[in-house]
Amino acid sequence: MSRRDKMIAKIKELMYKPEYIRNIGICAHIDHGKTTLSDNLLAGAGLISEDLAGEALGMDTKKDEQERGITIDAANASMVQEYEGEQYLINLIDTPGHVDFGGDVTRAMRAVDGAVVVVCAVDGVMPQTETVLKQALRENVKPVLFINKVDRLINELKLGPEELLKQLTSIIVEVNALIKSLAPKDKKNEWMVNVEEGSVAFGSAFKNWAINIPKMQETKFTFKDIIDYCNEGKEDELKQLLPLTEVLLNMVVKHLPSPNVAQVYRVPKIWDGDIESEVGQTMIKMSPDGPLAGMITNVAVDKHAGIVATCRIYGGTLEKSSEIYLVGSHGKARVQQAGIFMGAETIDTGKVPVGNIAYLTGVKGASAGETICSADCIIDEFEPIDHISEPVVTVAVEAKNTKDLPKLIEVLRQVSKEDPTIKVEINETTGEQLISGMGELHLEVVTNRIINDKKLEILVSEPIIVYKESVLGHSPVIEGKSPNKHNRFYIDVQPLDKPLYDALIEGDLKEGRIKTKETAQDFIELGMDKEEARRVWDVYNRSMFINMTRGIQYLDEVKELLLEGFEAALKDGPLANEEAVGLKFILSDAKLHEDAVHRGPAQVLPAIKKAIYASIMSANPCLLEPIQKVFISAPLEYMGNCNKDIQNRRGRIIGQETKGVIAEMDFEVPIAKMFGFAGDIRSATGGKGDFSTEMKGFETLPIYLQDDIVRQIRTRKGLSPEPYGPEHYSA
Ligand SMILES: Nc1nc2c(ncn2[C@@H]2O[C@H](COP(=O)(O)OP(=O)(O)OP(=O)(O)O)[C@@H](O)[C@H]2O)c(=O)[nH]1
Repeated sequence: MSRRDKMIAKIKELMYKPEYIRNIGICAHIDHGKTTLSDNLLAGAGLISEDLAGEALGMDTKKDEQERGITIDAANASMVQEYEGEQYLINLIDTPGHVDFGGDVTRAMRAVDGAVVVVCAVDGVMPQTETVLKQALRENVKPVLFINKVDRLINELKLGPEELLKQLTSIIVEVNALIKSLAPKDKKNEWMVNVEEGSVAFGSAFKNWAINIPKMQETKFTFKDIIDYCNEGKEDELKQLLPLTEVLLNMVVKHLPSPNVAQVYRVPKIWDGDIESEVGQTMIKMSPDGPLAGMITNVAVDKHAGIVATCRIYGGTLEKSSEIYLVGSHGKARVQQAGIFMGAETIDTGKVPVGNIAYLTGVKGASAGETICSADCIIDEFEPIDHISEPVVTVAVEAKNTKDLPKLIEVLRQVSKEDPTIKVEINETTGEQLISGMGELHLEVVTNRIINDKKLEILVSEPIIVYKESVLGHSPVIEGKSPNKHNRFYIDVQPLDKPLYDALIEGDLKEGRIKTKETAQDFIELGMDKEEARRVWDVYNRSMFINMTRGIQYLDEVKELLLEGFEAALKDGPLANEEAVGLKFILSDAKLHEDAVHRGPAQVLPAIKKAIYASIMSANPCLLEPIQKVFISAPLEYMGNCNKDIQNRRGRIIGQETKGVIAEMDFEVPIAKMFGFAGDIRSATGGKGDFSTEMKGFETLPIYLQDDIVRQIRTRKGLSPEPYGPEHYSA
């Protein structure tokens, strides 16, 4: 039996022993070395040749990933590791670090129980380090820390033992400060990383060595010895003495939870169903014989196998040829293959029990975020996966040959399934297909893949910024009349209170129609008036619909219609047909026709929509634009050039710090002004500057620009150039 076959046999055995399983994600800021680390772990496990690790990029399986040298999709692999005489199954996911692909990280975190957070020893904690930690901790995923590129501190920066220790300690302190502020309340202390206990390792993924305190105790190696080995040109020996795979995976096995431990606190957080039910108990007790409960966290399309879904099995067993039910889309499908991932390959094991990360094929309707269960035992859905960022840039695409239009529609449907952070819409007026994504690079990758992988010739427009609509003031009470004039709704609007708005952005408050009274308490804790808090009917697009009427006959019967109308109105605001956000609507009175026939959808929907539009237009409507945080690090003499470039982009200076001869600068810049930034900053710093970006959120567009931008958007969308005033909607 080859080493690989033996490993597959072992994996099949360990799959059934949850205490010997670890599901982990590797995540970091871009370029800090996740993929090099994952590749070396794969090589250590015999999954790719050791010579190719770091070059072959076994986890970066797509051609564009290898060409660009960055990870775009999350990739998976299962491997076996021995720790203290026992063998363990490690299911690993490598995730992208670039801000544009944050959606993959969030989804990967739903599949795992632990995360190896990789931080570059030279750069330290960077913006995406904070974002990925936030994504992990929000999903109740426990972190350990690997400080990578320590070889550079020794070989390039020539640090001695004391300075080395100082630099490493400052990174650990910063990471722990983040864990303390972001971890779930009951885990804050337990989850901070600890050098003494060995939940922090240091090393070089590139040179294939790593060390932590347990390894120091075992080998009697010190940082001084490591520095000496590097200085004496014996770095290659370090990988024999301090093998990266062993140190890293031992840390994972010892400090990250097995699924049977993690599911006890993760399932109640990510699943809304009744924990005491049969399904709930199957998940908590990790029973492979109970009802199937799984969540699809990623979907890819393979030329031969069709849709290949990644699925975390939370209960029961996924079986080949079985019929499963897709809870969100209400579809049924027959599983063709069920097995595990091994980098670029999949191994069909026929069955995958609870606690593992599986792949499955044959599920045509699968999309990331979908709950799956057995067709004869339907379960409650898992919580939707919240994405921290949201689309900020759009491109219009059209098929080069009009005969390809049906194919384009099909391909776009597939693309949005593979990547739920992509939004695909059709502009009803112009017939254009619009793809919105997290940034220019994200859309470039998506459209290139349509051309190269899906073999479809398309024309792609210049990127268009996504704006949002909101209000600055408080409208008077507006009357919305139904077409038959027998139904009238009286509402007003004002900006939603900031603490509530922020909590919705952070995902601390969930959106949706309010079903239980308990939610009111969360609103009250954020400063909302008690009476209003108890009367919230719906939270949608970071806006609230509050019913403050009393004793209106038939109101409950039209409630669903009112909320449908409210949500539809916010999808396309009255100013520029962009989404409306951050609004608080109060319904203060209503008059309804006593006969149900006269208060149906055709009457109620237009009445509420008109009232919403008129109220927005009378409350000083405004546009919000997406803002990016930009961090530039460059030699001091280029600081002036950088500031000038940023100011030309309507940017703001947030902070500047000098570290030796290097200036570290923080800015905030509208995304509308970021096009071409990479090239410009390269020339502004003589090629010596580095930069990274992070999404800040949406902020009010300067008022002097608003009329022009509104006109531009409306004209592009085929609407009249000027928006209608409130009187237009009260006719
Ligand atoms: N000197 C040194 N270079 C390293 C080390 N680890 C990674 N690198 C280099 O750093 C660069 C980025 O490494 P990757 O592994 O692609 O980084 P990543 O975090 O996966 O990047 P994305 O996938 O694009 O987010 C590559 O040029 C690596 O060769 C290390 O330990 N030491």
